[in-house]
Amino acid sequence: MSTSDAPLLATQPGIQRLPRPELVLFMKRDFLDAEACAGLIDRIDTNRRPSTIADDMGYEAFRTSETCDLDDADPFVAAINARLAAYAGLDPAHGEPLQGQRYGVGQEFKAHTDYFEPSGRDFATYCSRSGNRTWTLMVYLNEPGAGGATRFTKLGKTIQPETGKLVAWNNRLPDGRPNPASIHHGMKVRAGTKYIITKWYRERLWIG
Ligand SMILES: O=C(O)CCC(=O)C(=O)O
Ligand SMILES: [Fe+2]
Repeated sequence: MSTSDAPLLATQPGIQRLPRPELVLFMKRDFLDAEACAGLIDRIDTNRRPSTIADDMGYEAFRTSETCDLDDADPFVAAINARLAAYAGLDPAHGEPLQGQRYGVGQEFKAHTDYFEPSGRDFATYCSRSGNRTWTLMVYLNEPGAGGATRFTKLGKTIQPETGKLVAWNNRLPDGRPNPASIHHGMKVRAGTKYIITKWYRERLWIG
């Protein structure tokens, strides 16, 4: 199996592909049911801490949400991880730990790419063992009162949070280089709270 492909996504019933040649991106409504979303929200609320970002983006307001690693020793979390990998046809052994994010009013994650810049100063630190990020699988766990959409700024495409909706995209070009068209912005929450989970896959086995 090619480690950079997610060969099953295009075959899943009801999945939608963004009709754009620049980026391979799929969306699936109701990927997780309300009960699974609520269970994840509980765990995020229990374990959250202020987010950090890998590359130094130069200012603190870049990612103002709160993060938590969701522990795969928790059978509930392990089952979500297994579902994500099986649905996409990705090797679960290439996955980073599942992450949860919580954004309160005014919080956001400014425009960024999920891959690490090969020219960035942190590239060796974050990519020497497991390689760069390949696919991102993200699920909205709720609907904030206002704001909190995900905007692919180069494509001019905005995706609205909907409880249980999966968004999955390939951060790489067909030749394996990073795809700059994958840049996206987790926009400011204007009312309520936004919860998501994010699963990133690597080129090689995840060994931390
Ligand atoms: O919150 C969002 O809509 C985007 C989150 C994101 O880009 C990430 O966690 O890498
Ligand atoms: Fe991202």
